[in-house]
Amino acid sequence: MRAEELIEANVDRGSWHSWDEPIASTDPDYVKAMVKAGTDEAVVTGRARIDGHEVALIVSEFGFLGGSIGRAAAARIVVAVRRATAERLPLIAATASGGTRMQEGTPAFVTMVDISQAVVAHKAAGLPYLVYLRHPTTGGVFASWGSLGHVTVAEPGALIGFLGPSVYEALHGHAFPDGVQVAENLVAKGVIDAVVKPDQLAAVAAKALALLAGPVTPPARPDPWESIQLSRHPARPGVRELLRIGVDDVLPLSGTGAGEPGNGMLCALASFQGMPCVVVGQDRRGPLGPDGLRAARRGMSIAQQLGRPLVCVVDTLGAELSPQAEERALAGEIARCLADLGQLTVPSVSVLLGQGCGGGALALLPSRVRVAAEHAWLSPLPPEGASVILYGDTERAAEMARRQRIGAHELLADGVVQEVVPEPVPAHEDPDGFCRRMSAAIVTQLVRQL
Ligand SMILES: CC(C)(COP(=O)(O)OP(=O)(O)OC[C@H]1O[C@@H](n2cnc3c(N)ncnc32)[C@H](O)[C@@H]1OP(=O)(O)O)[C@@H](O)C(=O)NCCC(=O)NCCSC(=O)CC(=O)O
Repeated sequence: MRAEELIEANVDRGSWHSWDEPIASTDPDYVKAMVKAGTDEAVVTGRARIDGHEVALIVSEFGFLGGSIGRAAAARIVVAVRRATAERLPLIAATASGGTRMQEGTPAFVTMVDISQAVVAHKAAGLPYLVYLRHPTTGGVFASWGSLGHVTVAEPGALIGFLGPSVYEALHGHAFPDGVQVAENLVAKGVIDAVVKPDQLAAVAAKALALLAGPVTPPARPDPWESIQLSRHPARPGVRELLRIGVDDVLPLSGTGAGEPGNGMLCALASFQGMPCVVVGQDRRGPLGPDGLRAARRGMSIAQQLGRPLVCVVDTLGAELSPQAEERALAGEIARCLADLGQLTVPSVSVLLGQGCGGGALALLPSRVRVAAEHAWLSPLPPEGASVILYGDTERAAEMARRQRIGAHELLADGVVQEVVPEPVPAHEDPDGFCRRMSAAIVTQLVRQL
C-alpha cells in the first residue's frame, strides 16, 4: 500500500492536510525516484482526523528509494514532529523503510539522533506517539522513530528487523533464520504490541487515542433516587438468584427449625467458589417477619458453632408492620440479630443487594465486612416516608434520597460499606454477570478474613 492509499483508507474523509514543503531536486536518481513513487520524498506528513481524533501523521513511502531516510526526509520528519508537539496533536508514524539512505551516507545516518530527540520531546510533552510498522521496516528507522511508540503495532506478515536479511546473508555468508524478523514473532516475543491490518489501523488508533489521550474522568455515580427505582425493578436479582447463579452448591434450610416458617428470610448452606458458607438472606418478595429474623439467628448460630463463614444478604423494603409482628417481638428480634451478628468470631460479610430499608435491613448489617451493589441503598425509612415526616407528603422523596446519603457510593465514603460492586448495566439487565461479580466480591472479602 502506498502512503497515499494508507492515509486514504484510514483518515476521516476530506480531513487530510499536507504539511510538506515541496522538495525540488535535480539529482537524476531522485527525479527517477519521484516519478516512480509519485511523492517528492520517502515520507509524507500532515494533519488529519481519525474517527474524530485530530492527529498528526508521518507516513513512509517505500516506493521512494525504499523509504530510506536521507537528510531532506529527516528534516521533514523533524518539522512534522515539532509541529505536532506545538499544536498538541497526538502523533502517528507509519513506517516502511530500508533505513538510512545509503546514497547519502553518514550525514543521513546521524539524523536518526535528531528524529529520536524530536519524538522524545513530543512524548515528554504528554502527547501520545503511536507507531505502525509496515512491510518492510528495517535499520535506522526501526532503531529510532519506529521503536519509540507508546503503542506499536505492525502490518500482518511484515518484515520488521534491524539488519535486512539480504544484507546479513551477504555480510555473514549464511542466511538469517526464517521467522524471526516477522511481525507476528515480534508480537509473541513482546517486542511490539499487536498485528493490525492496514484497513483496521484507524479503529485501533482511535481506541488507543481514546484510552491514552481522552479525558480522565471518574465514572459517573448513580443518582440515589434512580438507584431506588432500579432496586425496585421486579426482575432485579435477589438472594434466590444469588443462590442459583452465584454459588457452586446449595443446601436450603427451612425456617427456624423450631416451628416457624422464617418469613422473608432464606437460610442455606452454600459453597461460593469452593468456600463453604452459611447464607442468611432477606427475600424481598415476602414480608420480613420476626420469625424470619429468628431463622437468620439460627443460621448465625450454625456458622459460629461449626466455624463456617457467614454471608448475610440485605434486601428488604422493611420489616413487617403488623399487630402479629409486634406481638411476636419484631423489635426485639432486630435487636437480638444486631447483638448476635456483632459477636460472631467467624468471617462474615453483609451484602447490600438492593433495598435496605429500616431496622429489618439493619438487623443483618453488622458483619465484619460489608459490600454494596452499586444500586443498593440503606436508609432508616423509604425516602417517601422521610418526605412525609419532614414535609407532610411524599413529594420530596427524591430530594430526601439525595440528602440522606443512602446510596452505595455515599455508604462507601462514610465507611458503612467497604466495597461497592459495580453494575455496568443495572443488575436486572444482566442477572448472571451481577450474581457472579457479587459472588466474587463475597469470596474475596471472606478470604481476607481467614
Ligand atoms: C528493506 C529490504 C528488506 C526490502 O527488500 P525488498 O526486496 O522488498 O526491496 P529491495 O531490496 O528491492 O529495495 C527496494 C528499493 O529500495 C532500495 N533501498 C532499500 N534500502 C535502502 C537504503 N537503506 N538506502 C537506499 N536505498 C535502499 C533498494 O536499493 C531498492 O532500490 P531499487 O528499486 O532502485 O532497486 C531491503 O531493501 C534491505 O534489506 N534493505 C537494507 C536494510 C538494512 O539493513 N538497512 C540498514 C541500513 S543502515 C541504517 O539504517 C543505520 C542503522 O542500522 O542504524
